[in-house]
Amino acid sequence: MTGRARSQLRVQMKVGKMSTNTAPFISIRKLAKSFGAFQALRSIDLDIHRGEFVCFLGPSGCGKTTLLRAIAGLDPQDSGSILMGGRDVSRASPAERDFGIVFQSYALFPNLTVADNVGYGLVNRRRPSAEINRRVDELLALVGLPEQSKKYPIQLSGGQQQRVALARALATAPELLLLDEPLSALDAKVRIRLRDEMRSLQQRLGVTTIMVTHDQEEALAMADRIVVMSNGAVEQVGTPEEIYRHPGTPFVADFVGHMTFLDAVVTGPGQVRVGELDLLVANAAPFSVGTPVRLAMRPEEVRTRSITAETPNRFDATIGDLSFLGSYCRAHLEPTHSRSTRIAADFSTNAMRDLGIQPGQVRTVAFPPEALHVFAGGSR
Ligand SMILES: Nc1ncnc2c1ncn2[C@@H]1O[C@H](COP(=O)(O)OP(=O)(O)OP(=O)(O)O)[C@@H](O)[C@H]1O
Repeated sequence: MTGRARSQLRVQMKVGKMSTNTAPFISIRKLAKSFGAFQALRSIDLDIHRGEFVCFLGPSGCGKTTLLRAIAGLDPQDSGSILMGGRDVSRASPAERDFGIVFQSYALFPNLTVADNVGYGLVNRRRPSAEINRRVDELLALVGLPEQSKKYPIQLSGGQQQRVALARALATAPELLLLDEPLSALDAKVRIRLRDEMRSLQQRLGVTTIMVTHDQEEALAMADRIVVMSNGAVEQVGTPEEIYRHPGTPFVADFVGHMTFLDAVVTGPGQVRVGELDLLVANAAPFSVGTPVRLAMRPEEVRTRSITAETPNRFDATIGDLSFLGSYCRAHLEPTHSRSTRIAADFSTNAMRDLGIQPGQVRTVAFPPEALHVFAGGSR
């Protein structure tokens, strides 16, 4: 992630606002799918609420697209059920499900004009031509391409083609919008602009949306809720803030954002030891004394300012190598009492300048107890 993107990310991370009190719009239960002997989806349970923007996030091959395609009916599951608007669509064909879809590759009809591409679904539904023309104009204005209706896809940029694909997917006013990596073929700047536009369009229309992405920054910036997947299973479902600040598993902690992991052992209530370092932790409740655990912390949580004799979890560390990453620098700290331990720490450009941070310096740093995550499974 670039420095700029990272700071924007902090501002843009969405806090989910959808009500979970009402019946879910989509209800998935025990969904499983195999390709031969390979199990691509393992008993997926998931509820999606009306108007939500949900991202399926995970590494390549974890089953995101397979789940999306099962929801669309394009590649049905082997077992399990899907309810959509209270209707069991588990065995319904794609045509019997009400969705629009946008793929990674623009998949526009090359021989049709922009207007004809957008109006395609309405022509299929035999809508009157005056209505189609009106709707196409409306949609092209909505996606910011009011002047492009007579062009052919080849005459458009990648970002414009994806806008047309979005307009086409929305033409029949579907209740569900499915987006399969819609931005990943675009260059970085266009991707960021289009993701903001897509998100605000989705909010204006209120259309329930599921987007597949392997880009955590995209998911954090766009989603009301993120479904983190790994190995055909759901690891965690939560708002971007929950996923980032309270990762439920080491996998999520590692996959979303950057984490340093350290082996530790529980030494008391809210207390762990890493090497010779005793640390207070706010969230070690489930673990009894003597349990080996894995301690995780984000680089931006390492404190270097306003450290006093009362500051908990302070220790001296040598600043190891520094990487310049635009608006911040990532350093590797080696605690004086445990030279073999390396802890990533991020310093803003301001902190670098104000504190005069240089490689080789010994500095007092601190870990806020509430910023330390404790997971089962340390190695000692
Ligand atoms: N038609 C198929 N035949 C055989 N294996 C398949 C088929 N489709 C998907 N798979 C396998 O199922 C697994 C999940 O694939 P899927 O496309 O859902 O992953 P993904 O999370 O969307 O990954 P990516 O981000 O790379 O698209 C992969 O290991 C893939 O090789």
